[in-house]
Amino acid sequence: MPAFHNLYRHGFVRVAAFAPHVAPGDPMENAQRLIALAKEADKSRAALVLFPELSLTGYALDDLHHQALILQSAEQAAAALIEASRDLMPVLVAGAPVAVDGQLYNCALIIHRGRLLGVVPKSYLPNYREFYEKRWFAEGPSAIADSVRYAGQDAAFGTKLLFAADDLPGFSFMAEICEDLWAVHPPSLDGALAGANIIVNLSASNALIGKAREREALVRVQSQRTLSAYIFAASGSGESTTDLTWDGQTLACELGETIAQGPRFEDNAGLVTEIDGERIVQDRLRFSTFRDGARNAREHLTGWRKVSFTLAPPLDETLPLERTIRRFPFVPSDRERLDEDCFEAWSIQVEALVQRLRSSGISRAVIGISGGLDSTQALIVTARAFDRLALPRESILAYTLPGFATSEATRGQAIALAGAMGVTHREIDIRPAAERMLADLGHPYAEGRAEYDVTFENVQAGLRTDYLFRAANHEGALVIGTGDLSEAALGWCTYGVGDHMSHYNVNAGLPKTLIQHLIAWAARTGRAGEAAGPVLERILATEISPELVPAGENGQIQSTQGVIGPYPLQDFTLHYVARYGFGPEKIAFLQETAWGESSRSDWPDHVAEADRHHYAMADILKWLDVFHTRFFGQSQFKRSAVPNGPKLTSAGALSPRGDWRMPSDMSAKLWREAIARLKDELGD
Ligand SMILES: Nc1ncnc2c1ncn2[C@@H]1O[C@H](COP(=O)(O)OP(=O)(O)OC[C@H]2O[C@@H]([n+]3cccc(C(=O)O)c3)[C@H](O)[C@@H]2O)[C@@H](O)[C@H]1O
Ligand SMILES: Nc1ncnc2c1ncn2[C@@H]1O[C@H](COP(=O)(O)OP(=O)(O)OP(=O)(O)O)[C@@H](O)[C@H]1O
Ligand SMILES: NC(=O)CC[C@H](N)C(=O)O
Repeated sequence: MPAFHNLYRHGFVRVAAFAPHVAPGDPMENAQRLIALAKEADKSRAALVLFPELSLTGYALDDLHHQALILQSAEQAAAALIEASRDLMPVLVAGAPVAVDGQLYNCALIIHRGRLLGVVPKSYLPNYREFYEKRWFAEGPSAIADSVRYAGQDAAFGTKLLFAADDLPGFSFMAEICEDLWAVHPPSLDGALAGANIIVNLSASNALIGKAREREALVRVQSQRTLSAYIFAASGSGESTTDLTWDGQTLACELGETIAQGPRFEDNAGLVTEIDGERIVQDRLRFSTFRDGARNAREHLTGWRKVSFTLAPPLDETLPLERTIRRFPFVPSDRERLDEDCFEAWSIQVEALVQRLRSSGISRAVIGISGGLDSTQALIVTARAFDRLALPRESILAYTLPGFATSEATRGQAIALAGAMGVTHREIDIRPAAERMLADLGHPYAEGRAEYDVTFENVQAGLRTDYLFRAANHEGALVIGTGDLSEAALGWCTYGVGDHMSHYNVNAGLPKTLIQHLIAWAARTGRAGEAAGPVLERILATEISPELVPAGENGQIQSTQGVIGPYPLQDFTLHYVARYGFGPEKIAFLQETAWGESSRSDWPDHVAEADRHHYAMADILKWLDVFHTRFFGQSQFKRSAVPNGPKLTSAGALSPRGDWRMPSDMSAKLWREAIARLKDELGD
């Protein structure tokens, strides 16, 4: 069995990209420099090492590309590189000029364990402004030959070559060369459709003001468009500065996100990171127009050939990820991005409710406010929607509905909030009705026994909902829902006659880990009105609790996260289950990387010191089990009957009409067994 803490077991592929210091016109010397870097990458157990365009000769040689001695020496240097690769694990991708049938091509050499797997010529030769490549090279697609003898080996030759490891699913790649990416129809568009999950680009892109940004934009967008990982390495120091300069930019982007960048303007700089091959495979499964793309590009996709190789990664070694896995997939670490996301989320929620109020012709709203996070956010959104429609805020009827465990603190917060926001506050004590219902049911509580079971809880949640709906009838109003995405995932709500139901749920798509930031943002930016600031601060500082059960003798209140798990972990799991379909084993590995005891100490500054927790594997597995049991085995019947509400994040809204369809009578057996096996394996 491969080691659990080994990235290759979990669908990752470690890749390296370097910009070696170039010796122009000295291929043998360059080969030695490439070999030294390849050995470094081998030590870090990389599966792929990328070098820049014409990295064996140097790019800026001008007419010297046609000098016989340079071409011969390049071939000898390639042979030396191939020989050196015998003892190395990674596939090496280096650039060299290769003559085929009397034409010279600007090529990528794909080398693995002493074999030249293939030679890929550049398709698009820049011949404008500072570039003169057509003076020396022929265009790849014009070649007739489909194989080449080079550096003492017979190898596949052509622009339509796909390289795939036969022992590592997800590790398949194709190569394109610098300008190919700038072309209107880059070869990687077809390469991705033909099956390449990773695209490598050998580049010699000269440095100009703004060029690094331009390259990053191209690489990032191409990784998004092709649903792939895109690795880029541009020539760096040592290249001739006769008229141009070289910065050695290295980049790795995956599905539209930059995951690593090497330093620029340094000798032999580069990057080492990991590509999540499984995430790419999963995203392509879901994105049906990716398949349609293959249909429509049929004529471009004929003639692609697959070259297989065996990587044999060291599965028994401990190989943790170098790549950063975000602790909060729904919450950007960067403050500016977080503010942007808060603005987006809030605007979407407001827009959604405005449309519903407009279309229904209803101009009053009813909302139960507990002084907790969810109902606060829903009230802020409702108030803004009313402002937009020029409806008076007094038409929002905010009810406090104290029950058996409602604390004076949260009730006070709710009342203060209603006052600060200028909405109408009303209160109905639900206890007499709840006592009556419990007595009618013959519940032990009615006889004075402290039995706080689910009936005791749901009687209160149900009566609140009953009152809110009847108030809505009575007042001609719409009941605003408050339940969030994380609660829907876990089934943490009272079904039907309970907080599960409303006329329109503005929070349906909102993960719990984002809500506190939204409220803080609203307070900071005055979105909730100046007067609301202090009470919002108090609400943010209150522990999350449904307050359905009275405090114990020790004064301890019912803690939501003590029952269903810490929301940061459960939101993390939700993101990877709903968006990418990952199994518990992969999620446990990711979670340990992000949240484990030995995980990195860098925290986004928006996470308070007191909230900077680490979790041991035993806790991770415990809460994974709770999540999977509830998500797959218990709560879909609740999700399959949720009210309307807007989708907010790409992980979905879990609405059965939208992003999440599954049977309501499923068993969580498969997932729980996988978690049990992990517990055995990891010694818990
Ligand atoms: N697959 C299925 N299809 C159809 N019905 C199914 C079902 N599985 C169970 N059921 C039925 O559903 C009922 C159980 O569901 P339900 O009545 O909802 O009750 P249940 O899920 O057992 O309890 C609600 C939980 O949510 C918590 N809660 C409630 C309210 C607010 C908050 C909060 O913090 O926001 C938390 C509360 O503390 C409690 O633990 C049972 O009567 C069962 O027979
Ligand atoms: N005391 C209360 N008064 C009025 N409404 C309440 C009260 N308690 C609960 N509710 C309503 O029921 C919903 C679910 O409440 P609960 O407090 O159980 O959990 P929650 O999901 O954490 O919500 P919140 O963060 O708003 O408290 C609340 O959002 C609110 O609309
Ligand atoms: N070597 C190349 O193909 C360079 C062209 C590329 N468009 C650049 O601007 O850098």
